[in-house]
Amino acid sequence: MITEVINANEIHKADPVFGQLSFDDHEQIVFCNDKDTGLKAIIGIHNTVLGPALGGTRMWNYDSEWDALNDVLRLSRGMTFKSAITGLNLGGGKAVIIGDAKTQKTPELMKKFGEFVHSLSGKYITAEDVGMATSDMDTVRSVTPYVTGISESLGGAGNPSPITAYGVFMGMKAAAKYTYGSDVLEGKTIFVEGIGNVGEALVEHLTNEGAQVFIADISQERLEYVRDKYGAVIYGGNNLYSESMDIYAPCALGATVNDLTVNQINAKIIAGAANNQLADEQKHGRILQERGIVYAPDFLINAGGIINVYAELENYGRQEIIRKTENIYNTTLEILKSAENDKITTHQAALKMAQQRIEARKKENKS
Ligand SMILES: NC(=O)c1ccc[n+]([C@@H]2O[C@H](COP(=O)([O-])OP(=O)(O)OC[C@H]3O[C@@H](n4cnc5c(N)ncnc54)[C@H](O)[C@@H]3O)[C@@H](O)[C@H]2O)c1
Repeated sequence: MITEVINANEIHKADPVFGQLSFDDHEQIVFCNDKDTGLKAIIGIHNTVLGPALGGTRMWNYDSEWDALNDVLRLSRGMTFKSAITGLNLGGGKAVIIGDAKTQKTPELMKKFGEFVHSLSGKYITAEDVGMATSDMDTVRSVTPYVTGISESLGGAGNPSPITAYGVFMGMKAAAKYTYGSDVLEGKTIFVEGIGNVGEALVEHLTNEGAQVFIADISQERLEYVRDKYGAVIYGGNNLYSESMDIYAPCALGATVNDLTVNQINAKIIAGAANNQLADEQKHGRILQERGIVYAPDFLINAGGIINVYAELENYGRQEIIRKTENIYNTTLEILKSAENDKITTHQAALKMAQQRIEARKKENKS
């Protein structure tokens, strides 16, 4: 899963780290290597102005180390803005482990990874991402306290996906309010691409509200399961993007809004859970704006998961998690309106709000 903004061929090989587009002022990058366990990992710490850099660990069989580096840099940068715009006192970080999670992940490898995390003394706090389970975080917890997303029995906040889905639902409703004047999704045609942990929970909210939900996934088993459970319709065509719809919800991989799809997308709104949905933030954000498609920025509306794990650090309960997640509705509306007023893309408006919070804290810290 490469959430690429630049394709690997364009990576500036003469300046492999600091010169990369996705480097974007990272504070620290840690390369972790252990021959005995086969661990090869990269930890990206983008920014710690607001607090420790928190972000999940992804294990993926990358085609190249360049791809892994690009992925971790993109993802950790995204975490900085996600936490900033959500009002959390967290910085942005992320880790990738290079390898096949199904065949190469062992408790020894996870423990070794945990030791590297521990060596950063809390500057980076990990959690789960693609290829990781709660049980892996429990293994990491056996060697370091700098981990979230652990089992409830160990004091963790449990599976973040339902909260992430609820936040996406809130962001989607706000985008509907902005677009149609009402946030009621009943009767709206919504395509959910990717019905994994988050996608399924989103489908449940949408079908409960009476939306007409189409689902797409590479797993036929998942499709049939979600169809039977919630009454969603399995999409049978071969080009989802060109179908006429009210809302497109990308909940699988990143970069599905790209050069190939951006001019085909036939939706009024894009609102989904996937990280880094725009392959090129500036270019594709601008094309969506020109085409009158309302894009609810991914890092804003998929923040439910980080709100959930932040509870483990701050010791707040379920009620506060829900309150913070519901606030995604207000922030989304504010961003969509400010983008319109400032004549900038919604992605730029969201970045601006996040950056303003970071800059304000920097000033406070100096004075
Ligand atoms: N889990 C969270 O709390 C959380 C938080 C923030 C962001 N996200 C992002 O949301 C997305 C979904 O997360 P998840 O936890 O549900 O992951 P998941 O692995 O449970 O689900 C992903 C689903 O997408 C499907 N898929 C993969 N490739 C596809 C393709 N080309 N077309 C259609 N379907 C495809 C998979 O079969 C799977 O069912 C990811 O991009 C993740 O980074 C998740």
